[in-house]
This record gives sequence, structure tokens and C-alpha cells, in this order.
Amino acid sequence: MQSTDRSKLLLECVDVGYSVGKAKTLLQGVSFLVNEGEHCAVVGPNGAGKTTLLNLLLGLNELSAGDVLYRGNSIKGKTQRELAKLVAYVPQLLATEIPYSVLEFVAMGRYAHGGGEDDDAVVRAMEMVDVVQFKDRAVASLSGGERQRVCIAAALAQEAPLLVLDEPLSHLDPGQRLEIRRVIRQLPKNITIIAVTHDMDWLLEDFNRVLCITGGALKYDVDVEGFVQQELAEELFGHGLGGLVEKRYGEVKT
Ligand SMILES: Nc1ncnc2c1ncn2[C@@H]1O[C@H](COP(=O)(O)OP(=O)(O)OP(=O)(O)O)[C@@H](O)[C@H]1O
Repeated sequence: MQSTDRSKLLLECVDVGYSVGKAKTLLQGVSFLVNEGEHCAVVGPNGAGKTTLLNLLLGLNELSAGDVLYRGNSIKGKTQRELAKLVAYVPQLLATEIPYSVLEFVAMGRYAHGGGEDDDAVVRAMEMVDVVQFKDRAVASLSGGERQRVCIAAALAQEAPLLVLDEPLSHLDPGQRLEIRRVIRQLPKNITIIAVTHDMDWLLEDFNRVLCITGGALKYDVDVEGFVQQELAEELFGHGLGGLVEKRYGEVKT
């Protein structure tokens, strides 16, 4: 496990496991620590257990083993409202059927705080990702990238210290991917980010830490330099980083 400064410790995953029924174990023995302000990429092959891990961090699934602690407090027994103050979620892409305006949707992020559309935090969140100009538009009328910014705004309105994102770039065109990357990069430095991604360019550019999941276990917990030097992309996906490393570092690391 990567060493962590305990005074800044936000999240502890302690021997976390998740099983379905008696026979099927989707995740087991996952332990790691995350400091406030870290940007952690969760990577691994399809079906490795990445989304399962995020669901446990969000309290959406009940732990079968181990514990998840935020600032030293277990999530066990916490209500959804209590959890929403600790961790916010950004999905792959918001469905177009959402029947709300942007303002109404972002205001839902204040549910845990009992706030609404006139809450200052709603305006602040919309300003952070530059969606104020869309506030009266129907979410359904927005482009994919715009909808993703609205989703991030709703998550920011929760004012949770941890933002969890599940492949937030995967349905976007290259231009909108870069735009969402810019938005996430410019978020306040104290917001901790854990994002599942298959985008190695984004990983190299904007994350400091990589959690590698394979076969329902945390196989490597490394900084980005370690991910590159140990050629873990090659090991995980059978496909190296190629020219991305040169682009990131200006030279190939050996
Ligand atoms: N409720 C469930 N019942 C049975 N199996 C499940 C359930 N949920 C997930 N799985 C299985 O658990 C494994 C891990 O799923 P998970 O969605 O966490 O993978 P992932 O790493 O996020 O994959 P991907 O990169 O394809 O999104 C998969 O084989 C999936 O089919």
C-alpha cells in the first residue's frame, strides 16, 4: 500500500470485499488509503471490478467484508443523506430523458443539505463548471459534454470532499473529452478525485496515483511514474502506452 500522510487522510479502504450470493466474489481484500486532494485513477480490464469498488465507496452496495472509512468514520449504518455529504458521483453520461432544467438538476445535489435552487452552493457549483448560461435549459437539450458538465455541477453542489467518477469521458467526442478534462483539472485543489478510466492520455496528464484492479483484487497501487516505469498498461491490457509517454514526459522513460 502507498504511504500516506495520516493527517490528510480522507478515505481508508480496509480489506474490502463484495460477493453476490454465496458463490460469486466480485471483489476481495482491497486495501488502500487516499489523502485529501489526491487524484486517483482506477484502471483494469473490463469486468475487473472497478465499478463494483466505486459502488462500495458510494455506499450503494453493502460491504461483504472489510470497511470503508471517511475521515476515520465507517460508512456502515450511514444514511444516503449522510453519505451524500461525504462522496458525490458522476456517471458515464446522463440519460437524455432527464425531465428537468439544468438549475433543477444541479439543485438536487443539495438534497443532503436540505437546500434548493436558491442555495449559494448551487450557483457556485454551476460557476465552477461554467453552466450558468444553461440554467433554464432542459438537460435533455444539451450536448453530451454540456450534460457531463451539468452532472459535475450537481456533484459539486453536494460539497462532498470526494468526487467519484465512472468513465466520465467515455461517450464524448475528442473535443468534449478535452473540455471535461479541463473542467476537472480546474476544480478546487482540496477536492479528492477517484475516477475509473480507460483513457491513458488522461491518466498520464491529470492523475497522481493509479489503482490497478484485476480479477476483483487491487494488484498495484502506484504513482503515475511507477505505472509508466513498470509498464503496467502493457501488463493489464496487453497494450503499452506507446507515444503517450513521450507526449507526457518529453522522453521515453526507461
Ligand atoms: N449483481 C451482479 N451479479 C453478478 N455479477 C455481477 C454483478 N454486478 C457485477 N457483476 C460482475 O462482476 C464483474 C465486475 O463488474 P464491474 O462492473 O465491477 O467491472 P468493471 O471493472 O467496472 O468493468 P468495465 O470496465 O467493463 O466497466 C463482472 O464480471 C460483472 O459481470
